[in-house]
Amino acid sequence: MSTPAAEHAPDQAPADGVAARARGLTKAYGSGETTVLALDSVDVDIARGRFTAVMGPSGSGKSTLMHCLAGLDTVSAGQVWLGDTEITGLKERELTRLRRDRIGFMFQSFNLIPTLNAAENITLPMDIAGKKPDEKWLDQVIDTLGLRDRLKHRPAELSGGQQQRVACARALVSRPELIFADEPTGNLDSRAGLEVLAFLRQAVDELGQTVVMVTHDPGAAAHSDLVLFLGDGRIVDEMERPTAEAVLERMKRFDVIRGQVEDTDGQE
Ligand SMILES: Nc1ncnc2c1ncn2[C@@H]1O[C@H](COP(=O)(O)OP(=O)(O)OP(=O)(O)O)[C@@H](O)[C@H]1O
Repeated sequence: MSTPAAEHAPDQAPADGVAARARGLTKAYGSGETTVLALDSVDVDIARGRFTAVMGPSGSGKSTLMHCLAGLDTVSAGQVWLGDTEITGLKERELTRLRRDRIGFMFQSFNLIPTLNAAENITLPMDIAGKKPDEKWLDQVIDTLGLRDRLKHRPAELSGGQQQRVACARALVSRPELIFADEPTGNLDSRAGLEVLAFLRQAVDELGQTVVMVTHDPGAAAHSDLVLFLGDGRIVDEMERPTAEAVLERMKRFDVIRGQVEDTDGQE
């Protein structure tokens, strides 16, 4: 849920129900005349235990928002919190630890290690952190994702959908406060994509996880509880309990605005 930019206060650490918060989040790339304002004073609260989708035209700032919320990118101005930890201002080492311990990631290109089997890929982040996974939770994640009979397979021996399920299990295994999924269905056929979305939905509903997903696909966004629409680096709209049709209609309005701008440009 976004709030008007005018409400900035210097310090607004979030309450319990908020997994991540940004206030006045601004990100500029480049300098001088070539500056691109990728995020323009964004205020956003990501509700805990919910599935939030981020949509918007190409270049509207979706990935930048996700990267800044996840501490993968520095901000130009504003504040970001993960839970009650303000991450803006943390040193790279602290950010690395925070990402490792408190955030799960899923990417379009699964990012699995080809020489490790599914089970090893799932527990890799915890192994690197020198931590033992909670066996009961690990079992639950593996069963929820239907990976029990695939654990000894290497990524090349798995379908795209199965590989993304392994990536999903890897993101879930440490019970992160937040899972960021960047186009998780982008490389999958529609059936495998639907399967992965259903698992993300289950992770929220049955395992109590919090998921933020960037997507271009209105059908994918329809699996979320709330869609945030970005336009030119600002949150311009949001939609609760989205349907694919309603999201598609909303996205078409960006095209109309863009068309009008192009028409005006053409008249000059
Ligand atoms: N490293 C960078 N250097 C310069 N400009 C950048 C960089 N990363 C992003 N941008 C610019 O910032 C703006 C927002 O980019 P971003 O990738 O966040 O958009 P997006 O909505 O995720 O786009 P897409 O849907 O195409 O992935 C764009 O104008 C982009 O060109």
